[in-house]
Amino acid sequence: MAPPAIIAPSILSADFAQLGQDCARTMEQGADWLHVDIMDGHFVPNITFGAPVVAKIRSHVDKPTVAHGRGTFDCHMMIAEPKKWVKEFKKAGCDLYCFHYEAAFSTAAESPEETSDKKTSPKELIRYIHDNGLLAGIAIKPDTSVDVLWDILDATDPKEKPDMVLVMTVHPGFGGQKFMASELPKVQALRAKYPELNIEVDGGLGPGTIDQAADAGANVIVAGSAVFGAKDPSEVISLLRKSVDSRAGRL
Ligand SMILES: O=C(CO)[C@@H](O)[C@H](O)COP(=O)(O)O
Ligand SMILES: [Fe+2]
Repeated sequence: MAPPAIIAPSILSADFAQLGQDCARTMEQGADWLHVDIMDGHFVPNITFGAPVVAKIRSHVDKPTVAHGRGTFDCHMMIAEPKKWVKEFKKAGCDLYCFHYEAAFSTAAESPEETSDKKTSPKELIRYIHDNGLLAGIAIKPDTSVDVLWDILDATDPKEKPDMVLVMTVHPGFGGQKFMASELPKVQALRAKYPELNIEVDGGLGPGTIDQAADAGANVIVAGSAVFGAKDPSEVISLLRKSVDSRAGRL
């Protein structure tokens, strides 16, 4: 059976002038995780915020007591040099560090102050994230084939295996975009091969699109504008959860 639904509102749609309060409120409204979009203006054409802001909002939301538990900070790293920022985000209170496959062959430098001629690789990066006490996620953009993931998911060393795969259902960079159903065959292929894997979908998810994503086998649901823009966010969170859990035979 697929793992249970995890609803992760994207705080990109929160009010940045009162981020702490908005994050605490969305947790009270029934969210499981917080999806924290980090954009650097290089990997994507937009900039959000960095580790100091994550550290501030962490103080408004209880740390999870178990891996993947309530309050997990799911940091979606839309950045060009993911290895450089692992330690900073761990210190800030990130729990799950989800980097993009497309950025995973960048520098092996381990801090923003360091430079290195060496390159890293997705498996090395996953090992490094685990060694730093974080869960590791790997994300793919719409233009990236799901086939790049098989070798990584079949890693023989558990330290090199990701804890979650994120299939983007919009081109990363902005909230409020139209859901791309064309990405769902990737989710189907992943679910068919890995019944227990946490498969996250991100972009354009809401009451009108959740059933398609749930049918395909996604269980970690990111929703920004659909939750933060709703009259009744609790109702939307519970609708998203029911759609996933009923398809997985949990209801
Ligand atoms: O990573 C991203 C965008 O790049 C997302 O997390 C969006 O922020 C989701 O927003 P909605 O499409 O749900 O409004
Ligand atoms: Fe995201």
